[in-house]
Amino acid sequence: MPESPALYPKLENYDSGFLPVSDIHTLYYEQSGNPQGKPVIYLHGGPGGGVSAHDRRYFDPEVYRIILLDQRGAGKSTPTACLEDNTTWALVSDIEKLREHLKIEKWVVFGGSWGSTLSLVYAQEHPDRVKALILRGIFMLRQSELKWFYEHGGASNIFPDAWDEYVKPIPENERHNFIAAYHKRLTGDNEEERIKCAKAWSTWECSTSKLYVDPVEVAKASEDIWALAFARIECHYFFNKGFFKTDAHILENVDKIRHIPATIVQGRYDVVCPATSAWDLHKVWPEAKFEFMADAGHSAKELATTARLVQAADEYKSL
Ligand SMILES: CNCC(=O)c1nnc(C(C)(C)C)o1
Repeated sequence: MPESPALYPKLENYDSGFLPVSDIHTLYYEQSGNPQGKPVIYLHGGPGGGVSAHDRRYFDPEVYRIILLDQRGAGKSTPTACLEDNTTWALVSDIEKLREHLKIEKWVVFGGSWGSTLSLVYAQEHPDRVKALILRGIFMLRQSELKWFYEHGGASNIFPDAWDEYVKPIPENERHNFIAAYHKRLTGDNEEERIKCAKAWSTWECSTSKLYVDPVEVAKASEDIWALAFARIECHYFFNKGFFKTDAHILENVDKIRHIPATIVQGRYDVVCPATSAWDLHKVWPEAKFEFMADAGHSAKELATTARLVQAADEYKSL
């Protein structure tokens, strides 16, 4: 797959560390770019997806102090794939703990998919700590969004071939509620069953995230450790409805962030987090810059999406 020419060059981190945030969880974070630069935090998707060196490259390293964080149970954070004390609200608290640990007053917040969910919730809880928001592939964890992608009748109509693989681990009599059926197995005692289901769940998502299936992305879903963290943590959050009290929590609290500079970038043909969520957010938040990318699916690695995300980060250099 061609790499976007818009990305800044590959770079190494100049710092990394592990931050204990509870009796159970310790989080991996790293810093790259300019140590005296303008702070930006990158919030990965999933939840459970983890960060990679690629994620440093949306930001001008001369200007930005780039901070990547593996959320609870994801990536290098420990314990891997741990669901205990792993909730949206704990992650919001972790981001604040990391900000204080790094002695940062305010930062740009960047997130796609679940990362957009967490970015929005963090900003609504701590608006005074957010200089700007850069959001991609809007996901607000509403029941309609989960139904579209994880139950039959939505994305299954666009990728019927991949869907047939996704349903295989689940017996016919449980296929009326895939999230519950997968949750039972992903949190069960049978390790072989856990790994089989983790790979099927992760392959479904990785096979549908780009207009042209990216074999590198799909291959990730066959790595036991990554697949288990991604599938277990995602399914845990979805089974618990994002730990929100109401289905439209983010939309109901948008007034808390309407003053914050923001850019929303949405793939027109995003099958994982369809455009309707981004459009719903745009209609209640007209102040945020909004753009559909005509030739893009869900992934931030779609060429047009990457270019627009880098452009947004460049635009916020002056803040
Ligand atoms: C609703 N979950 C989608 C999500 O947040 C996500 N993060 N990474 C991915 C891929 C690995 C499939 C690109 O999806």
